[in-house]
Amino acid sequence: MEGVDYLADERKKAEFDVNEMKIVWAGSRHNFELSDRISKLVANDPGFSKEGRTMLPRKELFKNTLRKATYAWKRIIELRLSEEEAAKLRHFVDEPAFTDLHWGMFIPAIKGQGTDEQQKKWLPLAYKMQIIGCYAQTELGHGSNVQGLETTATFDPQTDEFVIHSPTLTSSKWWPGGLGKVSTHAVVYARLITNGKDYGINGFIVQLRSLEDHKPLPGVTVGDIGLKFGNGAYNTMDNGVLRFDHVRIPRDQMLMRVSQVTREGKYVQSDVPRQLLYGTMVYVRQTIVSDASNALSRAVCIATRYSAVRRQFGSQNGGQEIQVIDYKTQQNRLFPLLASAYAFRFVGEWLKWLYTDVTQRLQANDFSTLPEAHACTAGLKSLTTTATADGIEECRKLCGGHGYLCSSGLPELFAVYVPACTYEGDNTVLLLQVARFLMKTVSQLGSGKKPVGTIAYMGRIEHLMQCRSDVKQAKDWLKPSAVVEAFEARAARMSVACAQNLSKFDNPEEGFAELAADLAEAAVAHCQLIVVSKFIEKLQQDIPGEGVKQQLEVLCGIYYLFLLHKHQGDFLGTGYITSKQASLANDQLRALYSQLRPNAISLVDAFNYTDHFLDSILGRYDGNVYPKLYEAAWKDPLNQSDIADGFHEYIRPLLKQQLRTARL
Ligand SMILES: CCCCCCCC/C=C\CCCCCCCC(=O)SCCNC(=O)CCNC(=O)[C@H](O)C(C)(C)COP(=O)(O)OP(=O)(O)OC[C@H]1O[C@@H](n2cnc3c(N)ncnc32)[C@H](O)[C@@H]1OP(=O)(O)O
Ligand SMILES: Cc1cc2nc3c(=O)[nH]c(=O)nc-3n(C[C@H](O)[C@H](O)[C@H](O)COP(=O)(O)OP(=O)(O)OC[C@H]3O[C@@H](n4cnc5c(N)ncnc54)[C@H](O)[C@@H]3O)c2cc1C
Repeated sequence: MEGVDYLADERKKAEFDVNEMKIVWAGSRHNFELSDRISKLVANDPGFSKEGRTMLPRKELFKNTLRKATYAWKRIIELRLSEEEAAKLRHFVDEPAFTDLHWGMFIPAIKGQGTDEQQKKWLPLAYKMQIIGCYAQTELGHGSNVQGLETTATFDPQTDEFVIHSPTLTSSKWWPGGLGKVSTHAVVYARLITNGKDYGINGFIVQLRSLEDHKPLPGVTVGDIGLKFGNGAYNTMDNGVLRFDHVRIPRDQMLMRVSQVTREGKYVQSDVPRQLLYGTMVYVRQTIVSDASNALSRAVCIATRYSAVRRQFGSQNGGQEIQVIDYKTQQNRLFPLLASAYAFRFVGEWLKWLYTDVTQRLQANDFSTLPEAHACTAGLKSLTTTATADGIEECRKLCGGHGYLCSSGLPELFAVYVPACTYEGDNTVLLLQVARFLMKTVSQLGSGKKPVGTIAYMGRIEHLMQCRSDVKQAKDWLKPSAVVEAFEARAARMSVACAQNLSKFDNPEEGFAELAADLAEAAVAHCQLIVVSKFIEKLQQDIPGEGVKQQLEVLCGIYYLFLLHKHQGDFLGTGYITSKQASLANDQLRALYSQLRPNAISLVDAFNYTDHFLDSILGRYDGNVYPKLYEAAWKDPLNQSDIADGFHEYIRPLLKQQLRTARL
């Protein structure tokens, strides 16, 4: 029945003010109003319909994405949307497209690595989309190892130009989004060679296609790299391959904020650190962390609503069966994911602050916090995307068989999301960057250099190496100080153990390679500490709304106690807790699940997702799942006729043959 809210009883159980929680989730009233307005605008516009997109063949799918992206741009202009509103609109259109890379990487690369003059020349063109750009770094042979890239940019002093060239097959650019079929320009990362010397990787703005007829320019070979994982999913994006055959560009198209080449061909290094060349990656990693909570909350919203609708077993005297959300096993799989969505939301907010802070400092030539910003963005990108990708898959399983249907929205969400574990830095490679930072911090502990920021706890290393948990009963695990110390002691001890093992090697690089798996685990422990601490810090703020803070406290408890339970081996092995204390933590965790249960539906309502954005029959706001699943099945092209295409060629002869054999 239309108009009936099958989840109304669940909604009545809420012990907090959902509207206030919506604001906490959005980050501010302004953000809430913005998201609410733009998501509804997109949902109510048939131009952004998602109907049937997983059924489209690649060429049609891609053309449909071009149509949507262009239509989105038209609406942005017509409605005179601000940059912030336009970004929200693209987000709610919810389809990966070349515009992500244009706005998300091409423009930030020019902003971060271009001189004022270069920005003045290129940004207005890019802002009006008179040129479309992408970020061409990764090659067929190298992605993680940026210093191993092979494309060359050789300065020719005779003509005042760079010659961009792909010397080998493996130097072909491979993966850049938006490159395959759309971009007119790219920021290309290539080895800078002048006066016969190789100065390493630098960024160059290179035009790839004619602005008139879109044909590749002479010397440029460009195309799409082929079908990717999933149906629909990331195949709306034209990830591309690109080769250069001695393509010439003017000298002033080298991005010159970090280093310059003069008219005479002299290489000049600015007094900013070379690592700023990697600045776009730092920026995008930070946005990926913010985005993780969007993807995870979406999957959790679907799985939570469906778990309240779905019933299995336990009916007595013909009564109703049990809602699967009431099974403790279901709660133990689902509620930590709900808690993680909130945890990632808050750590994402904090990381945005950290990124803004480091950007302001860089502008004032203060580079002191750059290593920490790199470690935090790399580590949290790794932690949140791994947990989110795994979490989406878990949500699919939590929905049983129906979760496997595309109409649940979960297969598509997973297929679109899972490359986040690889792009913008493979998650293991990024953890090893955090580990390097940790080992450096530990090695400098005796030097008098005081660790600050997220690593400040290392300053209390003596205490953290010998302290013991004082938890005596389950509810002691609700004390923030007990929890923070547990996570600090575990992270510090794991780092110190790695450092001690490393010191046994004569060659530190050899040691680092040998101990890489332990180092990655120490990095995870450090990153989990950051997420836990930021959640706890958030709760120390004034949070209005009836019951809102209490619910967040429950979620925070579930987040850290679940981690403590999952990584019990670390906490026990480093000797901070006893097995009795571990078991008390688990008791407390179970108690928190019971507290969360009546609020579960309202906690996912607080994400304020439209049914259009969720695009999931199982996650419908009204819980009207079965009739809609039934209806959707009949829309499948296979059901357009009772007799399948191919019946006469394949099934009928088979049946006939069986008849003959039966007669024999
Ligand atoms: C697009 C956004 C849209 C917005 C929408 C929002 C929602 C988002 C959702 C969906 C959009 C997604 C769309 C897809 C986008 C995908 C795009 C791409 O994939 S672009 C390619 C990325 N490629 C990598 O990430 C390579 C990974 N590799 C590296 O970064 C480096 O090679 C690394 C770090 C692994 C090694 O760097 P080394 O070779 O220079 O080696 P070492 O010696 O370790 O580093 C030297 C020093 O530099 C520091 N360092 C390294 N990286 C740094 C950095 N980024 N910043 C600051 N310092 C750094 C290190 O800490 C070290 O410092 P000390 O010398 O120890 O003090
Ligand atoms: C959907 C998608 C979109 C992308 N978009 C872009 C884009 O717009 N622009 C762009 O330039 N690139 C893009 N990329 C490329 C992406 O950034 C790289 O794929 C990524 O950086 C990983 O590099 P790789 O492919 O070389 O992996 P590899 O480094 O080859 O990884 C293979 C395995 O080796 C392991 N490994 C590698 N090095 C080490 C090490 N030092 N220690 C331990 N283990 C190691 C990894 O953990 C992994 O398990 C995109 C990729 C994808 C999937």
